[in-house]
Amino acid sequence: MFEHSVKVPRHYKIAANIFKKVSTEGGSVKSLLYDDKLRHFRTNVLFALITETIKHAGDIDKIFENSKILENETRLDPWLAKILTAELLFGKKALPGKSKPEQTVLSYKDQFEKYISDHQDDLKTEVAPRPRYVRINTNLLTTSDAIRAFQDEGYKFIRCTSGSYADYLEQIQKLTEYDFTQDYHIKTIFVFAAGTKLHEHELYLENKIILQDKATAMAVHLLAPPPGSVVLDMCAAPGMKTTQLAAYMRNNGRIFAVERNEKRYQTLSEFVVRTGSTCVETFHKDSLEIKRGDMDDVEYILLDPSCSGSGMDFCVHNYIESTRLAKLTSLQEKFLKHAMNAFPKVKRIVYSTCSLFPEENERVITNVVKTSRTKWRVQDVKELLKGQWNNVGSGMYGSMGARCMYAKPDSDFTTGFFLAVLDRDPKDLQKSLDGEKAGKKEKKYKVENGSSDSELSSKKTRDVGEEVNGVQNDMEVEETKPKKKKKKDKEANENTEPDSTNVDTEYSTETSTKKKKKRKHDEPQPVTQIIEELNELAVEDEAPKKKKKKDKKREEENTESLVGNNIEEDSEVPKKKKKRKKDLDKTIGEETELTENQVKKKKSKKDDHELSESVNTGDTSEVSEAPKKKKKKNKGE
Ligand SMILES: C[S@@+](CC[C@H](N)C(=O)[O-])C[C@H]1O[C@@H](n2cnc3c(N)ncnc32)[C@H](O)[C@@H]1O
Repeated sequence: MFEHSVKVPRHYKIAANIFKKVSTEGGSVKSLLYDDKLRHFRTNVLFALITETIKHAGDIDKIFENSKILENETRLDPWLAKILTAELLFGKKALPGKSKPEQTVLSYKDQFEKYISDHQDDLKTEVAPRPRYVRINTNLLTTSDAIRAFQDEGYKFIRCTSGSYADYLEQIQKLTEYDFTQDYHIKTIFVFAAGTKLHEHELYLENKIILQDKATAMAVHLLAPPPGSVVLDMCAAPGMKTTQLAAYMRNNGRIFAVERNEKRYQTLSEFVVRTGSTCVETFHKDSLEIKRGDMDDVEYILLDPSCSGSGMDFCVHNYIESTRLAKLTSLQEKFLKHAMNAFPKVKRIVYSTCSLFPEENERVITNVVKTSRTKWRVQDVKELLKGQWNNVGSGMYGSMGARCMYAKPDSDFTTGFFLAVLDRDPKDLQKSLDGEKAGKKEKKYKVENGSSDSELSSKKTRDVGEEVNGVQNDMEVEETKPKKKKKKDKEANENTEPDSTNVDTEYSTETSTKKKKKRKHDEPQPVTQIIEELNELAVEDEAPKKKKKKDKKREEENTESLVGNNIEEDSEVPKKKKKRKKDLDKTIGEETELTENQVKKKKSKKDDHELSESVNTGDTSEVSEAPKKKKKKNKGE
């Protein structure tokens, strides 16, 4: 019997609120959990409960539909009911309290269980757990040193990247505890078996390894700014991709990392320092307010705007309120327009979201590219990845969508992610650059010839005004060009640009591939070429010249090719390695008493880890649990 005075345990109420918020408004469970007001709660328990509910949300819907619980119990809050049901059926398998909602859900227990046993085949099979992805922060650690460090701990390095992407995907599913490999596309990303716990690893605490999902890392991989570039990260916090960019460019060049939210800006700034990302300059401001003249040298833009997050946290977002979706997409379009039009030298933009809703993805791309005054080509990502990718966008908003890529939890074993690569039409870029030069020359001419300040400032004001309206008008800039210069430019263009096709809104690359020509300085370097060069460098890292004989032997012992081998057959190896790890632990244990304490500590923190492991949200989550804080926590303990 329930008692009127008994309240629903508070953690169930909070879990229900967060579950509702994530489901209807978007955002990630972790970011809502780390909300200041909730800091005093055991976030690990809440996180487990919410993710468990999300994981089984589809099943719970069916169970509810069948039992008609929500129709019968009109006063029962549906979000709370789902949390309680998840706890009852898939979590602790009990509800401790005597509150009315708990007792109501309990009264349906038999019906629920009967439905489950009758419909086992219909109920959703769980998505395979994702591997643990680790990005090596090559600003602080080479990939070869990282491989050696893990091997020294008893992990076995397995090569499985020489076949196709499909082979690789098959093989990473077979990784067992203490195996690791390099990612197929990004050699500075290592892949460990799902559930590998690295939150307390020394390299993680030292920011030498970053726990970042592979899919999110593809944005930087495909933006591919060569070292020395000027890059703008328009929505930067917590800084996963910013710091990846810095490592990618070998800290050579300039990265402007802009973040509007103050708290997140602080996280970003700290993360940038801790990761040794010295070429990054952080800005606490609204990206949409960056005006022409502020960052004119920007050549590459990473645009990873706020989104519904429907690719994260399993698949909670079966739906989203249409008003919220409309707001999000309108902002996303605004961002993209701004990126395309406010930076005269920009030649490549990567637009990405961790959403699986085409409205935030293919539709944004199609709408903006089609109506943009500057001319852009949506690159075929599958082609850039030489066919070694599975999921592409849909054609529901036009052919551009199919050139974008999706990463999907069930087939790529990553977080859900969308990405589009946009390259500026070289002619359009040249026109913009000429306009810039001419503008500068004219200003200089006017100053030298005593033209009044007000004339100059009125020109400036016009530019700014245009940008505030979201679109910067290149044609007007061109009008300021002296006529003679125009003719000269035309001749120059004719000499340097055989690609004189009639470009429509979306320019054609067909001709540019047919008439293969020497790449001009201002054109973006082909992504594939840059990726190959950088991957070669990463591979070179693996083979340091002064390789000690001992190291070599050890590496041979711990390295095995998976291609053509069935790793399951290698049943002895994990055992051996586990023993090695045990021996290693023993040695450390003999050396210091502290280790024993640490072991206890680890045990007590088990919950914590399981939480972090159960969802790899890639971006925000792993930074918000900043290693710095962890260190502090460790000290406190
Ligand atoms: C999806 S997150 C970015 C994740 C980040 N790229 C990473 O890899 O760690 C979007 C970020 O954009 C920020 N943001 C939203 N609107 C902004 C604006 N107008 N200007 C700058 N930052 C903005 C949000 O506060 C949020 O931190």
